[in-house]
Amino acid sequence: MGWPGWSKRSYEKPPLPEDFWNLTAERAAGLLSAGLDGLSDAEAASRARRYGPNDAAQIRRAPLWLQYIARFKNPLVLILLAASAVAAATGETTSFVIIAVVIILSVTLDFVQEVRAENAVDALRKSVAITARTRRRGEWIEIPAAALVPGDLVEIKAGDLIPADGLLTEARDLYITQAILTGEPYPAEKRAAPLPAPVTSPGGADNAGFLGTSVVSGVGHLLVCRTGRATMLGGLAKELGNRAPATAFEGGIRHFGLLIMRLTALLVLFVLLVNGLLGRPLLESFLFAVALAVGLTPELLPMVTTVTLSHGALRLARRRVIVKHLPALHNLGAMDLLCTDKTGTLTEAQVRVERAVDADGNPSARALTLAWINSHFCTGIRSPLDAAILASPCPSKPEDLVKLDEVPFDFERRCMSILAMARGSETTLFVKGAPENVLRRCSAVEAGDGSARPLDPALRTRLGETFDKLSAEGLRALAVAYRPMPAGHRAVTAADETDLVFVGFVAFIDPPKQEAAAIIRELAQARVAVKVLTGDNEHVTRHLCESLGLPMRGILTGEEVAKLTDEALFFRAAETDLFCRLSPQQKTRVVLSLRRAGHVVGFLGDGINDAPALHAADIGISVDSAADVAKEAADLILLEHDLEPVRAAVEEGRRSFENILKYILMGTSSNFGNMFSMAGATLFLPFLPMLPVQVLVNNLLYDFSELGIPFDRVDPVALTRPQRWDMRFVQRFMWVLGPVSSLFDFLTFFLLLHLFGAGEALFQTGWFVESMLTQTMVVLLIRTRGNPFANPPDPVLAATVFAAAAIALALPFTPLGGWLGMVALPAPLLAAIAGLAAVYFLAVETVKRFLWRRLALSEPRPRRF
Ligand SMILES: Nc1ncnc2c1ncn2[C@@H]1O[C@H](COP(=O)(O)OP(=O)(O)OP(=O)(O)O)[C@@H](O)[C@H]1O
Ligand SMILES: [Mg+2]
Repeated sequence: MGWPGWSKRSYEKPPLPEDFWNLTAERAAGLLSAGLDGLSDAEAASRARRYGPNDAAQIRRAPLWLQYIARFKNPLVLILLAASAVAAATGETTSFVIIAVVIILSVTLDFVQEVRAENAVDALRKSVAITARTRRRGEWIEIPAAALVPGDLVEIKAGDLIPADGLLTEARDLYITQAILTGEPYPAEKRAAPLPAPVTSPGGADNAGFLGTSVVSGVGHLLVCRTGRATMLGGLAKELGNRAPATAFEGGIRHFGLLIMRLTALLVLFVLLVNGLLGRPLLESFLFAVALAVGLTPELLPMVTTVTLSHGALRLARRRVIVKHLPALHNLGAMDLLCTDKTGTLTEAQVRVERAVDADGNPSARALTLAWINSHFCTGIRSPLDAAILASPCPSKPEDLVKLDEVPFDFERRCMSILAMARGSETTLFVKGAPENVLRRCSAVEAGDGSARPLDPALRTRLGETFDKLSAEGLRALAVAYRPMPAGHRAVTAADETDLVFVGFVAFIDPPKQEAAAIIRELAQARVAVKVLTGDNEHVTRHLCESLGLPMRGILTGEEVAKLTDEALFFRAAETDLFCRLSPQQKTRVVLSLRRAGHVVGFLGDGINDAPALHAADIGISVDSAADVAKEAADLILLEHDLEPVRAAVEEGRRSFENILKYILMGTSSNFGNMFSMAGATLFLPFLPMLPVQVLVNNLLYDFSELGIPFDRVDPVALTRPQRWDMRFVQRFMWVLGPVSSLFDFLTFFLLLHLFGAGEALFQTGWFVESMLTQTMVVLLIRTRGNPFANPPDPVLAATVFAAAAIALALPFTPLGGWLGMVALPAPLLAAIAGLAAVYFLAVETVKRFLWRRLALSEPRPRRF
C-alpha cells in the first residue's frame, strides 16, 4: 500500500488572478512570462519543478525510504517493538534483537514485493496516458498531458479532453461540454475573444477551457494558465476526495479484515486475562499476546492483493490489454454481462462507401458529392463514416466553395450540417445524418433532373422502402439533403435544419468480423452474456448478428427505451440482447438497469457517445485509439479493438480473484486454527506454549511460504464462471477448518506432554515444528479445490512452501534454534509428528472437498444461457 499524500510538498501557484478568464490571452501570457508560441524545453522543465505535475489528483508518492519507514507505523509492530525494548532494558537483549530482526525482515519482504509490483503497473498505465499536442521550441509535439506547464500552448480538437485550465487563443466552431464542472449538459460555444464583461464563475467564461471538460466539435488553441491541483477540477478533486468507489471484492476484503481484527482482539484479551489470573510474568505474557496478534493479522493481504493484481495486469499487457485501475480486475473476474458496441467489435471497422442512390434507388453521384462536401468541411468529431466518404472519389469536387459555418454532429440529433457559399454567393446548407432524423426534417425531394418535388406521404413510403432495402443488405446508410439559404446568411444553428430537400442515401459496408461469433460463444460458455448496445439502426444490427450466426434474443430501440419507465426497462432489458438507436444517455440507462438487476456489467465502447456508459458500468473497457473522454472513463484499455482480449482479461480477473481467495482461505483456516490453539493452550499449560519470538519466527516462515501464491496456477473450474466475493463461504471455511486444525494441535499437545513427557523447551520446539509443517503443507492442499496432485502448484510456490517447511525442520538442530530457545527433537518425536501430520492432511483434504462441493451445489443458477 502506498501512503498517499504522505509528503505534502506544495507547489507554487501561477502568477494569475483566480478569475484568469477576465484577462486577455496576451495579458495572461505576459503575466506568465510566456509568449503565444509555446515554451522552450528548458523553460518547461523549470516550470514543471516550480508548478508541479499537471495531475488533478496528485497522489504523490513519498520517497522510497520514507515509504519504507512508514511501514513500521503499524500499531501492532510498534507495540511489539516497544514491549521487546522494555524486555531488553530488563536484560533480555536476545529477544529484542530477534524481534527487531524478524520485523525488519517481514516488512522488507512485503515492501520490496509491493513496490516492484506497483512500479510495473505504473509503467503500463503511463503507456496509455492521455497526451496533448503542445508547442515546444516552435514545433508541435505530442507530450503526456501530465507534463504540461503554465505558459504552454496546446492544440485541442473534437473528442479531446481539455488537458488544463487556460485561455483560448484560437477557436473554430469550438463547442465544449462542461457538465463535469457546471452540471450543464449542453455544450457551450467557445470563442477566442475577450469577454464583453467580467464574469465571476467559470461557467460563463466563453473564452476559456477547463481541465476535464470535453471538446464536442471544432478546433482551437489553448494557452495553459493553470495545471494540476491549481485547476478548477483540481479544486473539486480536493473537496470530493479522489478515491474511486471500492469494488465488491475490496469491500469483502475489508469486511474480512474487520472480522479477523475482532477475533484477534478477543483472543488477545483472553490470553492476557488467563495469564494474569494464573500469575504468569506480565511482560512475557504481554509479548506473547502481541505476537499472537501479529500471527493472526493477515498482514500479507495488501501485498498479496497488489502483487496478484499487478501480476495479472502484466500478463494481460502481453495480450495487449492495459489495466488502468488495478481493482477493476476484481470486477472483471466477477463480470457476468458484457455490453458492447458494434463497430470494431462485431465488424472489421473498415467502413467504405458501397454506393450512393437517389430516392428511387438509382445510382446518384450528386448524393455522394453533397456527402463529400459535408464531410470535407467538418471540424467536429470525424466518424469512420466521414473517413469512408472522404476516401472514396468525389464525383464532382466543387472548386470554389467557402465554408461559412457548421452545426456539429451530436448523438441526439444524429445529423450534422455545413453552411457553405459558392462563388456566385449562392449559400447552401449541406446536411447528412441518420435517415430517420434527416427525413423528419425534409419537405421536398430532388428529382433526377435537379428539380424538387414535395415530399408527400407516398414518396415518404417509397423512401422508407429504399432505405429498408439497403438495410436488408446489411448496408449502413446516411441520408443526404440540402437547403438553399438566403444570400448573406453566415451563421446557422440546429434550428435551420428544416425544410430540407432530400437528395439520396450513401450506403456503407463494414464487413462482419467472423471471429467475433466464436468468441461470443466462448464468453457464453464462461457465463458472460453479451448484449449489443449501439447507436446504429436495428435492421443493420440484426442483419450483422444474423450473418455472424449470433443467437440474439429480443430487440429494443432508443425510441422504445425512452417510453419505458425504469421499472419496465428493468424487466425488458433482461430479455433483450440488441439495443439499437440508443443515445448516449440511453446507453447509460440500460447499463444501470442491468446493474440494478444484480449483474456485474462491463461496457466496451470507443466513442464520445460511450463515455457516460463507460462510467456507469462496473468495468469500462475502451481502446487505445478511442476518444480521450472514452479512454479516460475506462478502467481497461485494449490496444486492439477486439473481443478476444476481453475474453483473456475476464480469465485473468478470475485467476487473480482465485489466488487472493486462496490466501484468505489459508489465513482463516490453518493459521487461525493455530493461533486459536495457542491461546487455548495457555489455559492448562504451566508455561507458554511457544515463546513470543518463536511465534514471530513461525509467522515469518509462514508468510514466506505464501510468497508464491500470486503466481500460482488456478483450477480450471475457477475460470469457468464469474467469481463473486462470498463472505458466507469464507466464514464457513473458517469455522469448519479452523477447529479441525485445532483438534490436531491439541492431539500434538497431548502427545508431547504425555507420551514424550516434554518440558518447556521440548514442548515449544515440538509444537513449533508441527505447526509449521502443517501450516505450510496445508497451503498446498487449500490452493486447489480438488486433488492437489492433479493440479500441481506453480514452481515458485512449491519452492517457497518446501523451503519454509525445511527451515522449520532444521532450525531446532542449529545454533540459531538454540538462540530461539529450541532444542533438538528426538527421532521418535519427529516420526510421531510426521504421522500426525499425515492424518491431518487427509482430514483437511476431505473437509475442503466437502466444503467446495457444498458451495458448488448451493450456487445460484446463472440467469442466462
Ligand atoms: N459523421 C456523421 N455524420 C452524420 N451522421 C452520423 C455521423 N456519425 C454517425 N452518424 C449517425 O449517427 C448514428 C449513430 O452513430 P454511430 O453508429 O457511430 O453510433 P455508435 O453507438 O457509436 O455505433 P457503434 O455501436 O457501431 O459504435 C449512425 O448510425 C449515423 O446514422
Ligand atoms: Mg461507436
